[in-house]
Amino acid sequence: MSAAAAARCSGVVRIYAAPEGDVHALKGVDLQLPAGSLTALTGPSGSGKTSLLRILAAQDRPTAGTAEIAGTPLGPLSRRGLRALRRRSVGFVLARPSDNLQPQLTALGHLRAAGRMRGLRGRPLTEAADELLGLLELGHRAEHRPDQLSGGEQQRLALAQAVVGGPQLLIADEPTGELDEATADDVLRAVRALTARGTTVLLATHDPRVEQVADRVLAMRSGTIAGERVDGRHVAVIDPDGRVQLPDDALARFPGGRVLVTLDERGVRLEPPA
Ligand SMILES: Nc1ncnc2c1ncn2[C@@H]1O[C@H](COP(=O)(O)OP(=O)(O)OP(=O)(O)O)[C@@H](O)[C@H]1O
Repeated sequence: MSAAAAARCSGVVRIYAAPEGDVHALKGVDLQLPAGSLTALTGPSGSGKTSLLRILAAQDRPTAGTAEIAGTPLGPLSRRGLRALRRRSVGFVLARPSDNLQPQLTALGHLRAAGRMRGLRGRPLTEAADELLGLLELGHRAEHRPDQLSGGEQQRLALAQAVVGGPQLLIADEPTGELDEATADDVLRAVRALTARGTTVLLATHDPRVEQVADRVLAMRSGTIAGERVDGRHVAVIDPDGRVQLPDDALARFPGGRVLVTLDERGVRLEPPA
């Protein structure tokens, strides 16, 4: 793994066995997450976002291909090894704030429990919890329980809990999906505060606000990364077999499923055949 990548995968395939037959959820995904970056994963329902997040969060292993987190390949790990890697190196946040938190614990209690689970004790634990409460603008809420916090505060607490005590990789599935606009902005500011201190973040999202603040937006379609938005421009991905997935509006120009390909000195032109 390159020193700058917090996680990466190569040729990742995930096939689920289902009663109606195998489901090919991921069909060869290559991805690197540079340290301290914010990557947004978009795509229609069923395109494979959650399947990919689960692998990069060490919750699942690829059927084929390789995935590494913090330099550790997932393939050879036992269930126990996977759990230890997850605990040490990955924080995970779900869409619904209440799914991330425990009703009986205060904000500080959440951070102390999560930090202890990752081996922190005493003063380092107190300092880590205080630092995150301050960074995510929750200092005044330290003694509040989830039912005394707004949805945005709960989700910011979930982010703090996910990274306290070590994880440098934060994976979140639709973290703003249940929030209103203003609150979602607060949560995105918190995500940015974490990347600024070195946390690497991968978010699955349908939220255009997330796409605007992300360093990179990857579009999934049918189990592959079909495209990437760079500086507001759509960059299609060529897979190892030379296949390119066109964006939907480009695809609509070829209703017959055939395309005339012309190469010239300026590049490659695609036109409907006459
Ligand atoms: N445990 C499973 N068993 C069988 N099929 C599964 C399983 N998990 C996911 N799938 C199937 O794999 C495909 C990809 O699912 P996945 O949840 O990764 O997509 P997604 O892009 O996250 O969708 P959504 O936006 O709806 O969450 C879908 O066809 C889904 O039905």
